[in-house]
Amino acid sequence: MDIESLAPVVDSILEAAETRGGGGDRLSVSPHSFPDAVEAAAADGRVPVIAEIKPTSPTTTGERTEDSVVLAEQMVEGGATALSVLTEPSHFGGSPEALDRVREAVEVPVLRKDFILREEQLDTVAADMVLLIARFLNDLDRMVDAARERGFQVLVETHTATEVEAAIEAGADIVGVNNRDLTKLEVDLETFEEVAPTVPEDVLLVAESGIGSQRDVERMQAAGADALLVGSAIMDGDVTANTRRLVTTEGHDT
Ligand SMILES: O=P(O)(O)OC[C@@H](O)[C@@H](O)c1c[nH]c2ccccc12
Repeated sequence: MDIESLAPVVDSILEAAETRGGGGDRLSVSPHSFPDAVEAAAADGRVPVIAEIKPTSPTTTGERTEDSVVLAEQMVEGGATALSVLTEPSHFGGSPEALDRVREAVEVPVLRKDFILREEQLDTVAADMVLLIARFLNDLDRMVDAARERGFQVLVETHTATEVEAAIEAGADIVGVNNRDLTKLEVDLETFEEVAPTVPEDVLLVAESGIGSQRDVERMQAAGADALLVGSAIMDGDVTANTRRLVTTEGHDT
């Protein structure tokens, strides 16, 4: 992997990720279907939003200290289609235990958000879906297979057309385009607009990062997003109200 040009904090995240071990036994999960949840949301007029529990991050100040289960329930109340739970402990305040408890508490699919680099790290905690970041995985094909063998649905995160190609070659059917550039940590919604057209129609396409307003939501949907992954704009303030605002775009229908 090319880590030469990454922002220093991303180097540090990867170093920490390299030293983390895996779980014990190989997991076998029976996931709640993410594609079905997206379809159900769209059918009842909700924008399909994956709301992210991210207690802190290198690009935000402050930390949410409420229990993750409380936050999760507020997100579901606000209409979230799925949840994303950070399990990265050293830079995002996440924990595998938080994910475990959230998954017990809600019916919606739960994504494990982490920097997974090796197969054994898939066994740390069960989830309905795992994130695999194309940029960090030379053996993306094998990791996608390894995740599926355990029953996980896989969201492959990309940032460029080349990474989308690698994701499709690896058999990905759920692809995220991250608007955040990991070399500068800057967010630009144009990234999604540029990369989305390279994603085949039959792939479930998720716009990630930097989405804060209903206008951003509409912009991502106009560019082809089937679902949106939102962290900071939901975590910052009233979680239920923030989720509801993004899930209910005005002016779309009638
Ligand atoms: O807080 P934002 O800008 O709404 O972004 C959410 C999510 O996309 C972001 O947290 C993220 C995208 N890819 C990641 C990989 C690891 C950790 C975090 C992320």
